Amino acid sequence: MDKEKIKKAVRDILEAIGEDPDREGLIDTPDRIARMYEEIYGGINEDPKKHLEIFFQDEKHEELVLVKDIPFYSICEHHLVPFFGKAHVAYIPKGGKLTGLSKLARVVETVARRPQLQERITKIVADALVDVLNPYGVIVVVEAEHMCMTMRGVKKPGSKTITSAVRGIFEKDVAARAEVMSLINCK
Ligand SMILES: Nc1nc2c(ncn2[C@@H]2O[C@H](COP(=O)(O)OP(=O)(O)OP(=O)(O)O)[C@@H](O)[C@H]2O)c(=O)[nH]1
Ligand SMILES: [Zn+2]
Repeated sequence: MDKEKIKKAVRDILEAIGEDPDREGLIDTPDRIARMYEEIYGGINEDPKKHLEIFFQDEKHEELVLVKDIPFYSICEHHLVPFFGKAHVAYIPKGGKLTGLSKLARVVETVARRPQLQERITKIVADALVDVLNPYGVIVVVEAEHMCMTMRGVKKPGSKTITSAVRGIFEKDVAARAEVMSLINCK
């Protein structure tokens, strides 16, 4: 990441909105933002699939695995303000291709740390699991609140957007899909 370019751009924006970038409270802001961007945009050149390469082939578990309530923070690509919420990732492993539970959360994190659309996060996470683990099925559900809909624009605080991506057997097996959805919804 080009930190010097970010610092200059932030300084330019502060000036453009009529602020004094040299006043005490703002003098270090360009540098702070450059460091923050390395963190919150750290997923831009990362392949989320890399997290899934660790399998536990010995376990012959071919039943549902669901990690739910994975918190995430992302940045809306239209307004560059945060949207955040929870992701739920479920899959049915095939041929013993189990991945570490934390790796599912790592996939979500990598994909979220980019200027994003909620739909795209949902799709990329689901497709990463399909590509690497080749499971019987995958369901990814993402629920989020978008600051661009709460602090500005239409101003609807509390509204939630829910997106889902369904792959493999869950596409046809309505009962299996409903079971996962009810597990996601049970508190
Ligand atoms: N589909 C989708 N839309 C999003 C997401 N994040 C933000 N948006 C929407 O992107 C749209 C951008 O619309 P524009 O009309 O170009 O921008 P705008 O004039 O700021 O729109 P308003 O937010 O309605 O004031 C808005 O409707 C946002 O709510 C997302 O993750 N997925
Ligand atoms: Zn937005």
